[in-house]
Amino acid sequence: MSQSLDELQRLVSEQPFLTLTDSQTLYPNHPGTGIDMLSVKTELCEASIALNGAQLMSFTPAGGEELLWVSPNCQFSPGASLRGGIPLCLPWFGPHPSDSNRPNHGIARTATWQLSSASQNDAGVCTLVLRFEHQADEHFEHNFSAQLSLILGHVPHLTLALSNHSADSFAASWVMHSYFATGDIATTRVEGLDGRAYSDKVAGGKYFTQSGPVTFAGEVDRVYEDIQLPITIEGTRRTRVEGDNCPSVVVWNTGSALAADIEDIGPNNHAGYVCVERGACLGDTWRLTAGETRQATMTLIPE
Ligand SMILES: O=P(O)(O)OC[C@H]1O[C@H](O)[C@H](O)[C@@H](O)[C@@H]1O
Repeated sequence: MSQSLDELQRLVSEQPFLTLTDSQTLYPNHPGTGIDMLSVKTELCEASIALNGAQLMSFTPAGGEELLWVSPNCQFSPGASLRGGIPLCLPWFGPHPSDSNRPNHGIARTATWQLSSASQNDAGVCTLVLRFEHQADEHFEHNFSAQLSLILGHVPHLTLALSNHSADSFAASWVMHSYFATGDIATTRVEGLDGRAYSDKVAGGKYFTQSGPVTFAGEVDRVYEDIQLPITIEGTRRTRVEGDNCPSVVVWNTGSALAADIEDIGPNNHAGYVCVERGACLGDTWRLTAGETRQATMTLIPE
């Protein structure tokens, strides 16, 4: 059941740090018919969140720089996949495992999530809890819910909980698909994966071994499994990407040729972002038994 505007406005109006706004106000030059957004302003950070997909679109720590990238061609329309910020891909990552007609990256990133609570503690850290409920249908045959807790202080923590509300177990692969702003992809490196095996999606999923940092001379689309240590992005700035219960790491940049072919990226715009995603996919895919809830947290730390 979707949330009424009255209920949303009531929750927002109770919190001085929170405003209900829209994409046309926050992103006036972007295409699209406009969507509802939440805006957070505290003494520790500023952030914006799209209810479409429960997507953290921007996060700036007080006195710091914007951490996330939003494509200048991101299409802000209801039900769109928003190109930037942190889309949530679930309950499957990438193409559906057995039916290519189903949407890439699952059903949650294009759905409208509900704000279920908003609060702020004495230290100024605020928490927004967003929920998505799914009743079994032709797109996904199991009842489940997803809950995202955005804990926004000097750094953002994202805790995702998936609950199986059906009578059978099911496989769920997922990622928090972060688009980081990086000054120039050509000089960006991703550290922490040296010596690890990866599935190279550019080479049809074949496995190779990472040697040194990941660098970006063209299209890069790699999945690393069973990664327990933090990953660091070294670009014009340094950002640590920590995961708790997020064993998979996906590293993605289109490179120049593919960027030009993707309408909501566009020529040369690949240079401004790197995706370093944390989650559980391929061999790390979760199996949720009937009634089970599992959760995972990703934390982004500008250094
Ligand atoms: O274009 P999208 O459906 O948003 O997917 C964008 C990208 O997401 C991930 O990083 C995948 O590994 C890529 O293969 C995919 O191209």
